[in-house]
Amino acid sequence: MNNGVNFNESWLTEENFNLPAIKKRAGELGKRRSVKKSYQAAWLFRAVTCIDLTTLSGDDTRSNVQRLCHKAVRPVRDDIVRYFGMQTKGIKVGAVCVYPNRVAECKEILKSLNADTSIKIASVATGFPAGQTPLSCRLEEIRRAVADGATEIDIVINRTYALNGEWEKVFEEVKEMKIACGNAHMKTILATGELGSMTNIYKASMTCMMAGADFIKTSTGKESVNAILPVALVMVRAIRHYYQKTGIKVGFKPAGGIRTAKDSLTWLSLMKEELGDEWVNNEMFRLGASSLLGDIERQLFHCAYGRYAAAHELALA
Ligand SMILES: O=C[C@H](O)COP(=O)(O)O
Repeated sequence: MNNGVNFNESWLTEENFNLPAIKKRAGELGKRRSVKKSYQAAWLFRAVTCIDLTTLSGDDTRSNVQRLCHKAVRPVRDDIVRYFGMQTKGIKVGAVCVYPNRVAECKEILKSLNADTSIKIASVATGFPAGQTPLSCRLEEIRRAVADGATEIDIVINRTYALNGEWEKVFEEVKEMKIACGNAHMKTILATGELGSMTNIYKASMTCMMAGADFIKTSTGKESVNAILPVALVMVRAIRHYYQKTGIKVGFKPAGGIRTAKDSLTWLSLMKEELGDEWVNNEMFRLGASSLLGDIERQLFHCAYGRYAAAHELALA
């Protein structure tokens, strides 16, 4: 857990960004030849355990939350898990991620499935996705989600303050949100697609970590540009700098538009190459995604059986 540090404006201004170099590096990551065969399956299973399995829709009901929880507990078909000898590894997703109104039923459903507590219940809060409600309402939303059973809270930062360059105000709000989270882990969503520049993305990352973010997260999934690699490179660089300054490890969560197994491998390799093996697990890395798991399960089926599954063979995907 990151308890944060005092606001230090000088930490925001130490970095310069060479945009062409960042884009070149991001391009290399995306085009890399992917790992093959059993190594690929192992990495895909790792990706599964890092997923925040998400539903964030206006038409969410108990029935799709129920389905989400079933998938969270048993994300990959048993025969595929057995084929790779993973049946004793307890393969589950990292968390389910829902709106605050759905937290209580998530808790109840996971309990009814005898899910162990390693599946976290994450809830977006603070006027997600825009954050345009009074601070008192945003803080109350966090407290209620935690009271209902959320063990992780994904907050959104105040983009108005960020775009005005009022970083200390961003810091103060996020700090209050951290207090409202209590023992729940706090992920801070930067909504990078709305921040305007790499410099702002770096400053927002650093400000949130100083204020106590346990994870920094790219996007809500509702912006027009969501999780992209160049932005991720800037954010993980901020994580590395914060670690060098404080000795505190903060996690990273790309979210929004991550749909394919190949994407998930690219994100994992970014973590491994930029931050090292200690960041390639679900304590330090999550993939926020509503429709990624199906493609990973399809690829694992292919790794196991050498053909793609017919739709009826992965009915819950
Ligand atoms: O936090 C997670 C995102 O809202 C998921 O976005 P997605 O639906 O594009 O996967």
